[in-house]
Amino acid sequence: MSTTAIATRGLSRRYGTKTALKELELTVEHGEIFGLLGHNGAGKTTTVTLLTTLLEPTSGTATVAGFDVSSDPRNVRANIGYLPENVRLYDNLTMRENLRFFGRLSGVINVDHRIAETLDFLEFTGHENERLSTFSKGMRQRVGIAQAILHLPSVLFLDEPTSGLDPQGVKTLRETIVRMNRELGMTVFMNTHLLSEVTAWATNDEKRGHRHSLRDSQRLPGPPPTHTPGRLSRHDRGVKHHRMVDEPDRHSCLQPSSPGWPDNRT
Ligand SMILES: Nc1ncnc2c1ncn2[C@@H]1O[C@H](COP(=O)(O)OP(=O)(O)OP(=O)(O)O)[C@@H](O)[C@H]1O
Repeated sequence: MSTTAIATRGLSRRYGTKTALKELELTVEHGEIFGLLGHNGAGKTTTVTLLTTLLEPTSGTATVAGFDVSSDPRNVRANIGYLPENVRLYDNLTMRENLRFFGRLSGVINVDHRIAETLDFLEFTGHENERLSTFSKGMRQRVGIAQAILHLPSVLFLDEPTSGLDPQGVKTLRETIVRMNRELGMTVFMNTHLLSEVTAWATNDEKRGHRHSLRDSQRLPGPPPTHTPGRLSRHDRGVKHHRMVDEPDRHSCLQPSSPGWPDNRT
C-alpha cells in the first residue's frame, strides 16, 4: 500500500479570470498531521474544497487516499472526513438525530453503536438528546468532529478548526486532533492562517524564509509540549506544514514582521 495519503501536482483553480489556487505541489504521508498555512485569501479553503471533491480543479491533479479527485471522487469521499470552518448542522434536531442523519448519508452500519463509540472517544457523552440550538460554538464543533469521523475515515480535513474557539476549546481540540491521529490512525490535513497553530505542535525554526514558493513544504516535529526556537528535534510522528506564500501581491506573504502576523500563542 502506498504511504502517500494526499498528493497534488500542479493543482490549480480559477474562477473566471481570478486565480484562487496556482500550481500547488504537496505530498502528505499516511499518519501525518499536516498544516496548510496561509493568510486569508491564500487559497486554503479552495485547496480543501478541491481535495474533498466539492470543487473540480481547472488544471493539475490530486489524489487522496490513493484515489484521484477528478476521476474517482466517490472513493475519495468514502475515505475522508471533513470539518468545514462553519459546520452546518440542524439546530432543531438533537445531537443524536444530527449524527444519525450524517452517519446514514455516509453509509455507516449500526449507526447508533458508532455514535456511542465516537462520542465516547471524544469524551462528549451526555448531550445526545439535546437540541443543537442549545449548544455553544465549542460543543457544535465537537458534533462536527463526531460527524466527520463517524465512518472512520483514513484522512480527515479540518478547515480553520480553531476559529472562534476560546483557549480551552483550542486546547481540547488540539488534544483531540493528536488522539485521532495516534489512536485512530487518521491522517490529518488542517488549514490555518495562524502560525501559532502550526508551531503549537512543534519546535520551530520555521519562521525563516518569509517568501517561499508553494513548494516550500517543511517537516516539523511534533507535538512536543514545549517549543525550542532555532532547532528541530526528532520526533517519530512528523507534523508537516506548507506555507501558501507566493507572489506578494497574490498571497500577501507570511512574514513575522507583517502587521497581520499572528501574535497569539494560544
Ligand atoms: N467562488 C468564488 N468566486 C470567485 N473568487 C473566489 C471564489 N472562492 C474564492 N475566491 C477567491 O479565491 C481566493 C482564495 O480563496 P480561499 O477562500 O480559498 O482562501 P483562504 O486562504 O481559504 O482564505 P480565508 O482564510 O479567508 O478563508 C480569494 O481571493 C477568494 O476571494
